Amino acid sequence: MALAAAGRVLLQAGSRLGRREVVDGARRFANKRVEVEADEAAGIAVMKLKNPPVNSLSLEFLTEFLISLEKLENNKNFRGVILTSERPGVFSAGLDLMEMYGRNPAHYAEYWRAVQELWLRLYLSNMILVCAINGTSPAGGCLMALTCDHRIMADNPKYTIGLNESQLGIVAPFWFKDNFVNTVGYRTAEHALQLGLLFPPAEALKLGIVDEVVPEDQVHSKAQSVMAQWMAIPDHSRQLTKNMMRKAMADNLIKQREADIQNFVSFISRDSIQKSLHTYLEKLKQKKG
Ligand SMILES: CCCC/C=C\CC(=O)SCCNC(=O)CCNC(=O)[C@H](O)C(C)(C)COP(=O)(O)OP(=O)(O)OC[C@H]1O[C@@H](n2cnc3c(N)ncnc32)[C@H](O)[C@@H]1OP(=O)(O)O
Repeated sequence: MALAAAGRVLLQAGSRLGRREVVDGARRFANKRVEVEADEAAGIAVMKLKNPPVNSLSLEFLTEFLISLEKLENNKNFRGVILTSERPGVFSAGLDLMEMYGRNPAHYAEYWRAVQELWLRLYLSNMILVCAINGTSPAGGCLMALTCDHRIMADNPKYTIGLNESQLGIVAPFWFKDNFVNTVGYRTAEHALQLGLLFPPAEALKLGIVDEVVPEDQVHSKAQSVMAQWMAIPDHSRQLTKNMMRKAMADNLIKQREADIQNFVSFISRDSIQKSLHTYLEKLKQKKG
């Protein structure tokens, strides 16, 4: 219920967004920050994250992404989605630090609800989600990938993936941790989360963070062929199996959703945490200069 209600709010918020065109028989609809190439006949859509410069998960991005996803979910012809970045090199820089720094408690609460919604919608999606990770993917970017049914990463040692929150002086919430533990196992997760490790593709593959590593120019074609394999499985049995595997973990967040928001707001509002974020943002700036 709570999930549906929050989704409706987001849908209303974005009802004025969006443009459509038809290209090569595939429908393309786009808002500012998400581009969707939707091939209704094939039942597959490619969702490209397009929030320059680094695809950070800002509140506006989250709103637009959720609206696009909901459009696909509501059209029963779509069975699979490939998630990728419009900007090769960066899949997503994770949560938008500017949404968590120097804002007021009401803003933090609104932002966190949208982050929860993103995770719940992706994690519980009935569609097949294949992630084509064509760039670096720290923290919230990694979480998005972890919600998918299959992850393919470009074989470029410059790209990394992982949950690096502790390096920023913040803590991955329990549902990030649960999703990670269920993917890589307890010991690997404990080690990687405490150190805030980011892994290049070969190591990410070894640990099971991603399922395949392929040459950079083959990420998209590989995603298409993996999708074809998954689509050969009857939807009802795949969906029931997915739900059986995932429902308990999602329910755990749903039942603690308001408390999780309050925890986030009080944690992120602390002076010490704001200071850590400030230091990290300064480091990012210095790296440039
Ligand atoms: C209780 C709290 C729980 C929170 C849970 C989850 C937390 C997160 O997801 S926190 C986000 C963690 N993300 C990161 O640590 C990534 C930080 N960014 C980078 O390492 C690099 O930007 C990246 C490797 C992704 C890309 O490198 P470049 O292509 O070289 O770009 P720049 O570093 O020059 O960045 C360009 C521009 O973008 C700003 N930026 C980068 N990341 C973010 C972000 N996550 N949020 C907001 N803004 C971000 C960066 O500061 C630059 O800004 P300008 O200096 O104004 O150009």
